[in-house]
Amino acid sequence: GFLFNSALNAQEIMLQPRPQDMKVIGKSLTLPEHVQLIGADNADTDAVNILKDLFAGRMAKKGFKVIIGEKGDKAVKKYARLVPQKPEAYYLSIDDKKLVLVGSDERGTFYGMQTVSQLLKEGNLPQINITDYPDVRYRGVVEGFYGKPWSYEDRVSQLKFYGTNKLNTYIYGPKNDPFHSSPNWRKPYPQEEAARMAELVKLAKSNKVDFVWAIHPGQDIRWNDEDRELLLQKFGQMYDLGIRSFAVFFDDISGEGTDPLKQAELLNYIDNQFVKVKKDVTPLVMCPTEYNKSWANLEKGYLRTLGEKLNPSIQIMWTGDRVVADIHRDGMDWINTQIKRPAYIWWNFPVTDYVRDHLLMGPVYGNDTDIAQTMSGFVANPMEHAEASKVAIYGVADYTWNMEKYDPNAAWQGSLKAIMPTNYEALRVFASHNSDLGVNGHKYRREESVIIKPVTERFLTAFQSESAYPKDDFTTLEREFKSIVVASDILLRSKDNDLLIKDINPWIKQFGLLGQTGAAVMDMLRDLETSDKESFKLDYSLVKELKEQMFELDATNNINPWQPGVKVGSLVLVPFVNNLYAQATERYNKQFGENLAVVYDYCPHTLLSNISQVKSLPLQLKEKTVSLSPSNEVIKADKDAFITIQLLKATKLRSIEFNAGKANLLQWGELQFTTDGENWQALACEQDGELLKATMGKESVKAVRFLNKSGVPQEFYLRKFTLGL
Ligand SMILES: CCCCCN1[C@H](CO)[C@@H](O)[C@@H](O)[C@@H]1CC(=O)NC
Repeated sequence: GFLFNSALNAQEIMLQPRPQDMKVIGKSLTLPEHVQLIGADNADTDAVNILKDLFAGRMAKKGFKVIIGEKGDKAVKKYARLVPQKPEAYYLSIDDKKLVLVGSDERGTFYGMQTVSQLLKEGNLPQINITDYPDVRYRGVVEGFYGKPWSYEDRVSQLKFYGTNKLNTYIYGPKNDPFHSSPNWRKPYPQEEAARMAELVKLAKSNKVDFVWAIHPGQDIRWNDEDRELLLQKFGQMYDLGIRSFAVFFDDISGEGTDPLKQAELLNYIDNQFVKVKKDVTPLVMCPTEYNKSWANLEKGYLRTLGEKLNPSIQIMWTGDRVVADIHRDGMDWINTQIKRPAYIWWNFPVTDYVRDHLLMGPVYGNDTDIAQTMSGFVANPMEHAEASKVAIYGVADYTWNMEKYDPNAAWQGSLKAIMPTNYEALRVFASHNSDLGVNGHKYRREESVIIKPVTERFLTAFQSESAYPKDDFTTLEREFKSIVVASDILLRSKDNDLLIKDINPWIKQFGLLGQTGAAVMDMLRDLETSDKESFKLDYSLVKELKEQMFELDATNNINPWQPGVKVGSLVLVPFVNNLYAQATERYNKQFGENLAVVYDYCPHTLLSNISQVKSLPLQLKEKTVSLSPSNEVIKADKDAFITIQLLKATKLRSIEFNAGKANLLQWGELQFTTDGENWQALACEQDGELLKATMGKESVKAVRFLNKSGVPQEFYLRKFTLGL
């Protein structure tokens, strides 16, 4: 007999992803002493393994019946009609006599077992009927970013995470893997790497994940038989390692490889001569060169050509209206018409290879929730920080399984617990203040510090208007900064997830410093209130010291040529702390007739440009330099195009450097400076390779600009634009 517990009701049962249909049918049960398995020998092995783990030590010839199998298995014959006729669906019923789990296929049974694992809490199971299936066919991750590819350990952890959260797709396509991209896509993996890949493929299989191996040949492929055969050979080698799913990426390339007719011919050839011949290979996936609407050239008809020529079974990837964009109904209708099939979404979030100094650990939000039928797949391009990316990946798992019922905040909270089961509150404090990208070339932004943001704005306004600031706001802010210090210390010592803490360690340390800095600024305000000059000066110098420590940590960690450094709380907390620090110092100087330096941290200099690709790039202020962060893309500069760095005030410069990736730069461009912001004069430069170095005069410079004075459009790369202060 069972000890019946209090009846749970449906909303108390928090399952993620949320099932399509769930009904509680009685009070919850304690786990039965003896369980009799029926159908286990025919049911999906991976599902049965989970079952045996869950009921370890309770197996018996007689007892509570657990009936498991796929549609068609004898053991579950009388329940088969209750399973939806869809891939990866399952029917689960638990009452006081039996547990019945029927999958429409092996994956369905496996996913049903994931749900049973979630339902089993402190030795109790609810009495419940669940009918469930995924909204989106292909769901998961494309490891498709520039930068350091994930490690083997990262990928092992990822594949298990996907199995638990019902994601069925992992596309292997790290841009910087030499055997994925040009020119060595033609070569087999070295023995050791091949062996690791084979292990990952096996692990993927036991977690019901398609391991899709992608090739990126477009930058140097020749449209001839030799390269075509080399590509098929490489696919054959990957097949021999166990790969049963393949993709061909033509993104981020230029030249001959961008020809849509040639691309379609090659892909159809692969489809007919390899995919269709092997019989156990999933539909081919391709990434087009025009992979977002802002790059589509309808006159050239690139997309229409693919839509017309590509075999219907070939999936075509799409990032949305722009390279980095949320996915909306109108955009889906547009692309699906162009390519004559439902697009397979490549969502460029939470990828940070264009904002490498930031972490994106906020909720997944912004995609429409009524578009499941318009897409064949939805995979997220993650950060090079694999564990930290799980926050967004968990959200994508919820979103793609049951789109209508997707709840961004519930998914976000669930992800934090999944990633750090014990210290998830500390992780929540950290993640809530590390979610925006900062200023970036794609102009894609996210909310950050949502709860405290209105308090900071209200408080700063009150403080500036000399009126007394609300006491409870003061307390709220002071608590927030202290909780940041506590959270940082807890995370640094947490044993929940070593991979995560190791990987984002600099950001956690920076976060702790930010908390200390904020708390010290609040102390400065208290000192003003009590007219305690000495304490104010102490707290002022403490803040100055902490900001220098943050500067130093930023300057010595995560160094890379694109966006070096370690940014935290960059949207709300850092500007707030800076502003309040400056205001409080000004208030002190006025109140006591002193002149402590008023210091702002964020970059007080300004970028001006009439080139759209450039004008929203962030200026980086380091100790002694102001520079424009380099960009991967080709910059198209019309005649009279300019890029100007304007300094807060005229300054004698140590150096001016400009690199446009072109040796003939001075034939069409000119580096100029102004002392007054009006009159410009050419800078005498020496050129060494593609790098322009100005010979410095004695003048104090107000601004420096690069100008296209050739009278015709020019193309160049923005490799470097740096002023030495
Ligand atoms: C000029 C755009 C460069 C690349 C754009 N995206 C990502 C964002 O940076 C990057 O990870 C790269 O792999 C990817 C290319 C892409 O979006 N393909 C569909």
